[in-house]
Amino acid sequence: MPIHSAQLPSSIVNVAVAVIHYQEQYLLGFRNTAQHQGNRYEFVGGKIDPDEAAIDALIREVGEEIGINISNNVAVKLGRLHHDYGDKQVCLQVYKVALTGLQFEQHGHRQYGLEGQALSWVSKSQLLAGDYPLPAANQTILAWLQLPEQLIITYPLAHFIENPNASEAWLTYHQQHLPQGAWVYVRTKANAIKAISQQLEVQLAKQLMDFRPDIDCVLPNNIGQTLIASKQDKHLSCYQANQQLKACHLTHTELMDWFTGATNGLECSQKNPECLSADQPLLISCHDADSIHAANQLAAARLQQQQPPVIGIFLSPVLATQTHPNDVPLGWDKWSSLAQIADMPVIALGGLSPMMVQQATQYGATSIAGIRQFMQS
Ligand SMILES: Nc1nc2c([nH]c(=O)n2[C@H]2C[C@H](O)[C@@H](COP(=O)(O)OP(=O)(O)OP(=O)(O)O)O2)c(=O)[nH]1
Repeated sequence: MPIHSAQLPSSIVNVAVAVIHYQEQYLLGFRNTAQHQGNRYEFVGGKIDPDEAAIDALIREVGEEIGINISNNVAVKLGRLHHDYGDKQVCLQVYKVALTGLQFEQHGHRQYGLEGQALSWVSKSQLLAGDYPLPAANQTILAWLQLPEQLIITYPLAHFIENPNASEAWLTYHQQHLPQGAWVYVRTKANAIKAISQQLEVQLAKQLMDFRPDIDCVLPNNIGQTLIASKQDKHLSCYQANQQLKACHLTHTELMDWFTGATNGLECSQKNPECLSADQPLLISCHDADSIHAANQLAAARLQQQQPPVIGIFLSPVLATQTHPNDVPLGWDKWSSLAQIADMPVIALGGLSPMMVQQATQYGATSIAGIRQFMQS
């Protein structure tokens, strides 16, 4: 069972884990029977020596185990997680490493690693489908890997307010302009328009999911919870509720309310965990170090309670945006140093275009997101 960082005993084993891939093929080793968590597949990795940086351990372990020098590859931190196996407690520091074509050509055919362990290249879909049994702690890593490289956020309803029927215009626009198969954070911000009820927000999300069964959705926490509760609703099949809804979203304010709420008597607080979806993974918006620490705490609490994990945070704004002209952008350097303290994948947001995905990766982003520049013309 995963444990909270405050309760970590000193005997915890720190492990650097490399999720090595070439395009959609992922490398797995096989742990032999004698090893802890033996007879299971694993990502390449091993113990971090005392006083060794996690990234140095990663490079060393990959070199020792499979003979690939990744010191010039970009290693994007996916996250950090604690897990108690009962007989051993581990803290996994997980990085995603994309091999170059040349590296894959040189090493991709090898069936055994330098320590005699069997190696397999498996497709991402097989890996995520659970076709290869991994240690229990790796379930969270698989959930992190579900996040796509790009996410798209819907325009708020207010964007269509000049229109005689704003909700219809919102729906028609997104029906036509969301890219095929996209992960979409469906955000209407309807509560900003007083006359519009939460019921309409739920209705719009349902209708969009109905019209576009190809898209995967992230819904605001309250909307997602309402939808799950109304799974029997004839307007939304169980299939859609289960398959299309990938995560519930918490705003920065909701996160901080949850974090500080216990002292302020708020309904959604750490003392009232039911206020957050216990059925769905979470995606959280953060803008600063305090909120990232709160997100880390929430992620640890959910692991401890064996609830679906926090699969990522949106960290914004990277650059100036048209939609939030008064917000001071973080800039890439500040953004990057904040991203390092997150215990989960970090999605770059704010003033970005899909062309900037490689640049974002260099600064530590696992994914990028946006509105206008991510829509299809
Ligand atoms: N390498 C690796 N270890 C993992 C993964 N998931 C997971 O829970 N672990 C755990 C299993 C082990 O307890 C620990 C890895 O340490 P290790 O690979 O150095 O362990 P080991 O048993 O081979 O080490 P040793 O004591 O024989 O030196 O982390 C994973 O995906 N890759």
